[in-house]
Amino acid sequence: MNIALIGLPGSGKSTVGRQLARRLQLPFVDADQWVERQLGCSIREYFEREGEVGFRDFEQQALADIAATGPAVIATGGGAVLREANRACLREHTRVFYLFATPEEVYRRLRHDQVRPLLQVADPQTRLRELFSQRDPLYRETAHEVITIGRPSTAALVNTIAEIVQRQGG
Ligand SMILES: Nc1ncnc2c1ncn2[C@@H]1O[C@H](COP(=O)(O)OP(=O)(O)O)[C@@H](O)[C@H]1O
Ligand SMILES: O=C(O)C1=C[C@@H](OP(=O)(O)O)[C@@H](O)[C@H](O)C1
Ligand SMILES: [Mg+2]
Repeated sequence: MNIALIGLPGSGKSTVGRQLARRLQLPFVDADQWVERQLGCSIREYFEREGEVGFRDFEQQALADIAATGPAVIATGGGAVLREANRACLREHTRVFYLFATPEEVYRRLRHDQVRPLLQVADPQTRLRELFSQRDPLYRETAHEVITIGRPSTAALVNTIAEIVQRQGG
């Protein structure tokens, strides 16, 4: 079974995904790393040179390719739900977990971030609030399960998700 994690930047998709894969003894695939291998440079550099639309095309192809090669635990990029094609692909080919975090929670983690192109602005907290308003409905529409992160450790989140997967026969 493919398992995909979706949610805001900083919600822990990459961190929780890696440990969840270990726990479930599945390969771990980070869609952003997959895209960076295709691009031959960092996502931030690519955004600066070519803009967001080009990145989204690579991301869409990557998600289709990754979903077709599972089973795996897949950490998506925070904007993966923006395209209808990606939402359909994720829902059809993966069990989707939304790591629900508020913009305030992720801002605490990402306030010094220099990697994520969308957060390299004067006021990243406002940017995160905007991303949340636009995307929370899309995350909910795409998810099979919503996991409210609150303050639990990565290990506690891994336990919660692994129990749901195992209960559902994964
Ligand atoms: N459960 C957690 N508790 C505390 N910090 C976390 C947790 N999960 C992730 N982090 C931290 O938050 C930051 C963003 O995590 P990351 O996994 O890169 O998020 P995403 O892939 O969703 O953007 C990292 O510095 C990571 O160490
Ligand atoms: O929110 C977004 O649109 C993006 C989030 C990033 O992934 P994380 O959610 O892992 O930070 C990465 O895909 C890219 O910078 C765009
Ligand atoms: Mg990530």
